[in-house]
Amino acid sequence: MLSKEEVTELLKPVNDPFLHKTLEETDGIKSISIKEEKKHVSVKVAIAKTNTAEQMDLQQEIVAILKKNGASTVGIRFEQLPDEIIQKYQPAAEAEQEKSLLGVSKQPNFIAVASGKGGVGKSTVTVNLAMSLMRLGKKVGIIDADIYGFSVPDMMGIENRPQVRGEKIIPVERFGVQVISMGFFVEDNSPIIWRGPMLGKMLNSFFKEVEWGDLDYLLLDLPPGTGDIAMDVHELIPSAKEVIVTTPHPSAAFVAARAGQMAVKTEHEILGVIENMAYFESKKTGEKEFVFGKGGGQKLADVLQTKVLGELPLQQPYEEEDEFAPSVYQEDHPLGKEYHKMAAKIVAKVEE
Ligand SMILES: Nc1ncnc2c1ncn2[C@@H]1O[C@H](COP(=O)(O)OP(=O)(O)OP(=O)(O)O)[C@@H](O)[C@H]1O
Repeated sequence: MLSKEEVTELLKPVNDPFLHKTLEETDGIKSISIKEEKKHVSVKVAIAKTNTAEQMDLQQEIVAILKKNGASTVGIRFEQLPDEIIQKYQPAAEAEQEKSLLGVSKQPNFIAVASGKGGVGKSTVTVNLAMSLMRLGKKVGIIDADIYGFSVPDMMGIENRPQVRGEKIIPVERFGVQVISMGFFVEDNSPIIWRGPMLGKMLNSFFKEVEWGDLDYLLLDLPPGTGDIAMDVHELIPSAKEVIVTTPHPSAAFVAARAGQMAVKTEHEILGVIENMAYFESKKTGEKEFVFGKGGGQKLADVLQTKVLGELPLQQPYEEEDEFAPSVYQEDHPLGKEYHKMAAKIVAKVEE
């Protein structure tokens, strides 16, 4: 059976997931007790941040190490490291994270596209803003993180899958935009039961394991609502800015306001509101019909103290025969032009 000294030796090289220093360096092994007859080891470990997905990973790591070396059962308690230790290592860890988020030194501008509820056109907006930014000469990537339906590949008419080079995944390029989607990695888009920590993990791998190259903009298509993923995004990329999509119906705007308030709470800058399906324009008379109500976008912008970036009418893109992409508006399509204006506003705001 393991002795206390042996347990200490086994745990010393384990890393604090936030400080990227070993438990030996952070003095993170707080206590060890052993019940010989039951082969039970219990340890108390201090880390920089408790109750996180990283803590769960660390827990599994420690349990695995101790069981491999003879423990039958393992009990772990976590506590927070004292402030002075965190402060000693934190700046270096943060710099490291900033640099390594995408494995490149120059960070892109992160733009998260959020909505209060599903079906308002968030993915459509993500795809078309990406296209317009690309047409403005920017290098653009998309992370399709809408785990309730990975729609970006279908919307852009992507049929191939990412290649793997060494340890890295190469995003799929379509119309000059780099795309990565969980949809690439699941069978026929079958539903998956997601737990909060898994979402964060997925995002993390999309940053760390994908070879993005140099990007000017990386757009994230978030799941609708205000859930864990907004917090994960904040945690991973405090500098991310947000675009909120709503339909003009006041109730939709009300729900979207909650998503927006989450952005405010997590200190994400809101670039503006996009009102989608704002109206239907009759081809014959040119008359506008406000099928889904009116004013929701402006109301939402007022609540969030931001601006309406644009209003998009109801209209499907036309289909190109040889390059079918069901949701991509061409540059000369009236909505393509609208997206162009919105993208230009975003660039002006972000790069000012
Ligand atoms: N302006 C528009 N005119 C016509 N159809 C649109 C418009 N915007 C989006 N749609 C259509 O509405 C449907 C929902 O759009 P989309 O998937 O982008 O919404 P979403 O908010 O991302 O939904 P979810 O969160 O469920 O993925 C799609 O079929 C899309 O083609």
